[in-house]
Amino acid sequence: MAALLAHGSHCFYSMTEIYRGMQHPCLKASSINKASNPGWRIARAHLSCPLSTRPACYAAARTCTGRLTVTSVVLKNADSASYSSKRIHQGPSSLVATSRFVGRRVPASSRLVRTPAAVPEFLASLAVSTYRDYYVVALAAVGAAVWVKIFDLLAVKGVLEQKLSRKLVHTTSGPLFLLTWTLFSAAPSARYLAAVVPMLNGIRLLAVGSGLVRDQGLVKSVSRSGDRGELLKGPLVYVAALVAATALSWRDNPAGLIAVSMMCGGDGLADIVGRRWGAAAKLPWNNAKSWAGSFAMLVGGYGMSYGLILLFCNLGFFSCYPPAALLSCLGAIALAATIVESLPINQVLDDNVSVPLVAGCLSMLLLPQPVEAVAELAVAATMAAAAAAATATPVGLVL
Ligand SMILES: C/C(=C\COP(=O)(O)O)CCC[C@H](C)CCC[C@H](C)CCCC(C)C
Ligand SMILES: Nc1ccn([C@@H]2O[C@H](COP(=O)(O)OP(=O)(O)O)[C@@H](O)[C@H]2O)c(=O)n1
Repeated sequence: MAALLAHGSHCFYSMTEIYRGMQHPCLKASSINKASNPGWRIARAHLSCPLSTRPACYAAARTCTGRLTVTSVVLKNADSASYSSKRIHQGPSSLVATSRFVGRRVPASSRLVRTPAAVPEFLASLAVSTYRDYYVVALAAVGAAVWVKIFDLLAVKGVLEQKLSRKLVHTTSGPLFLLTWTLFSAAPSARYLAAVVPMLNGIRLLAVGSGLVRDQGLVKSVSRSGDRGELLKGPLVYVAALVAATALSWRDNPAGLIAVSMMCGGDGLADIVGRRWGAAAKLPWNNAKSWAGSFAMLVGGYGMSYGLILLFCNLGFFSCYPPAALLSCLGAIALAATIVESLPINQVLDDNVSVPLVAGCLSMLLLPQPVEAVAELAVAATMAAAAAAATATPVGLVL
């Protein structure tokens, strides 16, 4: 997983997973110098990049160009989960496209600073564990069951009206699931492991909805009328949409984030707001829906999409789009999804299909694929690197 944070005039590019052979191109030549670090291997490294904009930094770090400086390297002791960090203060190192960190042994005198023990170390050991993705699947699956149970209890105890409880499950489960995507590794199989979570929930809905398994709590928290058969309709389609968004889009582009945000933050909020404040002004073309509900759909879907895209691009999963382009494209997508949701077609096509489908397809059409965005950025970074390389002295790092 890579994360790029801009701080002042520098960008700090931090990455994990390099221990798994997923090494960053800048570091792949380096191997820990056995003489000074016997038994240790790289767990993660932090690079400082003096370019002023995040996208240029991102492209520079991805293409190993520009003046990247290694600011710290965390070594993992091969025979234990313990971590120590070794801070390496290099002068600005000029890296041209084909070069890698070459040549400087870490001074034997540099002190291994033991990071504080307890939770951070435990989490860090999970982050580099071979079984990390399986841990995340287990966490999300348990989280889903607990989350639904919480709303069931709130409805049973009368804290929340049953319809509101159900819609809050609808509105929140999807984005919470998307947030678990950030915990998965960069392994190609991660997206398919992530899809197991909604699949498990789909199997649960099928088992309870068909009567194979009895679970009144689930029936009450996700059905409108308490009829278990309802679980085989909207809720089942909802988790199927999550499976599709995970497998087809994942963290490669914002389409999956937008599709789920429109289904959850949009359609979920439309119901909550529309039931509460929509009675006075119904839609001319659909008397079952209201202007208030549709406005909530537009705003809720737009806001959730924008927030998630900002989070994911700042975590480095895909390039951050120019704000003006992102805001205008999102506006068009949210408007289209809102119009589709307002149509009286629910009996023909569940809006847990029509809304994410329209939003996802429009996202793929309107938002330039991140790889194109990176190509533009890489050109900018290479030009910056050419200027930087002219002045920098080749310095490198071998660990
Ligand atoms: C009530 C739901 C859909 C109904 O849609 P509609 O008919 O009103 O249009 C939502 C059903 C949610 C499902 C039972 C649980 C989904 C959990 C999700 C896959 C994972 C969440 C993980 C997170 C950590 C909470
Ligand atoms: N655009 C909308 C959407 C829903 N609503 C309200 O929310 C209720 C449920 O909406 P819906 O039939 O789309 O429910 P789901 O199919 O999303 O569960 C409607 O009967 C309206 O009272 C609204 O007023 N305006």
